[in-house]
Amino acid sequence: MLSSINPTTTTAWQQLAAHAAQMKQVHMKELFAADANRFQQFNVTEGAIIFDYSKNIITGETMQLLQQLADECKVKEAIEKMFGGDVINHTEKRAVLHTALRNFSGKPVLVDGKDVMPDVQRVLAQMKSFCASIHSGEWKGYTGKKIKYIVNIGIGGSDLGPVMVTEALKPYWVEGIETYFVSNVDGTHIAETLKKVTADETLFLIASKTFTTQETMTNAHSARSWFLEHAKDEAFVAKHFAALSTNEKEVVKFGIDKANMFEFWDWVGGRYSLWSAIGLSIALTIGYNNFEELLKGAYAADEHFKTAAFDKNIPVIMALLGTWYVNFFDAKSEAILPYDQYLHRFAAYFQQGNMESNGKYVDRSGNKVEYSTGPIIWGEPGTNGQHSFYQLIHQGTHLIPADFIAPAISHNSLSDHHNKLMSNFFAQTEALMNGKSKEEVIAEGVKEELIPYKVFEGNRPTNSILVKQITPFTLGELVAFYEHKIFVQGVIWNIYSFDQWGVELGKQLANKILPELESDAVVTSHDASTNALINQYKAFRK
Ligand SMILES: O=P(O)(O)OC[C@H]1O[C@H](O)[C@H](O)[C@@H](O)[C@@H]1O
Repeated sequence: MLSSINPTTTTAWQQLAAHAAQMKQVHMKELFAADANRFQQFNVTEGAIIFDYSKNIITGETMQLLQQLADECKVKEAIEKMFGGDVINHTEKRAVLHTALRNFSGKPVLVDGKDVMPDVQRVLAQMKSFCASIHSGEWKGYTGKKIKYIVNIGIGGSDLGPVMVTEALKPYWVEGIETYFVSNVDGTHIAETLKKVTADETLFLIASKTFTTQETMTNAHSARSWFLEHAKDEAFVAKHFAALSTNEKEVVKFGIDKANMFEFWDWVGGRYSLWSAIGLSIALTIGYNNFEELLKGAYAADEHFKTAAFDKNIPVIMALLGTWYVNFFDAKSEAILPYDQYLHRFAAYFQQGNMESNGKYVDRSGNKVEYSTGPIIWGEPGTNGQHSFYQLIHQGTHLIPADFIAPAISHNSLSDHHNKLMSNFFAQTEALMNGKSKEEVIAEGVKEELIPYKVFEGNRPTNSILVKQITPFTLGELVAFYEHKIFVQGVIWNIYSFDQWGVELGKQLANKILPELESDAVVTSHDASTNALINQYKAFRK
């Protein structure tokens, strides 16, 4: 269990508040001018990843106070508790051990005194041999053909991670395999997907930790009916459906053979589950060895997170910088801006990662917090964002700390595309930091009345994450860094990052409304707005 410490009661918080008042008078441009070694002081290089955080509104004192905050909030102890299998997901009474899924140390990981590693390794071996039989063609569909299409049916954590990773690693796709993801209960999603595949060459992966999620079960039943329309024989389901779940009872009830179930456990949170059996779609798409590389990258990040001192610890620094802006500069959001088209779902993935983990107002003592917690996460790949929302980042009234992520080596070395892309990557953080002064605008000969519009204040904070190349290993590291950032922030904000009670109310009400939509009776059980909307909906459909 994690202790409950209100961060605002720490000495560091009080000092940071006073320090922030001073730092609001400082421009980063002056900090760079005053210190030629600023980059050296504020970057961490870990393998093929450079994390440059020098373009932040910070000094050595800021970082030292933020680290003190982490100490006073017992971040070190919390890290040990998480890796040690402590029940830190208190409201669900669960350990939080996605790190065990990528534990290559050879050391045991205990939950309730039992080593979970043999089970982890057993499922990994099952995934490996399954991938081999699908890829070799040994596993045949009901007409004797090889599996060509993988359709993963899942939502939230059972969808976003595999989608993000398979997109990010498209250059590694196994030849002859095409993968699709169906998540939305909107029938359009499955209907459009089924147009692209053939029943006798498709493997459906029903991915659901609970195996009760309405959207997933509805899509799974529709996929099954569609499959049987073609295959005509229930016996063929076994060759075309597999389940990725913690809930064996529900899997069997659905009609999936136990032999086709890939298990994981309640100590794997949905939004941290891409490393588990939920990653089967990834392994089938990029090959098991590449999936293992992804795990190894995450393991390297875990080791870094566990062992690096806080002033050299990438996830800890990311977390502290985020906290600095949320709590002392009133930043409401953070942008994740990958300069890599393959990373186009990276921000969407971490919307769930961050916002479902830290979008909470009740602290670990059950009280309402009186400070801000998790920010709104958003982002799109550069340079598309530049032609869309960067105006607001440069000249808007909100402070938006942004992470810029880019690979030095592209998987597609087309003429000068990559240098053009990267010139934008470098230019944007420089522009956001320096801005453009009135004097500079005047020197450009700009007409008097346009001068205010052409001035950029600058002083907009960014992190630059420059990696050599997006490989399975590097991606694994990157994702794990962000996961640990979220964890550290949750510890500091004194909230429970691994539950998600806030998603329940809407589900409950939807279950109540569904039968009302199916009956002819006029609905009167809600407020005036909801009643009117439901009744009009029914009228439209008559
Ligand atoms: O994997 P499942 O049990 O189907 O859950 C899928 C998703 O739905 C829930 O509503 C949770 O908010 C998510 O954290 C979860 O990832």
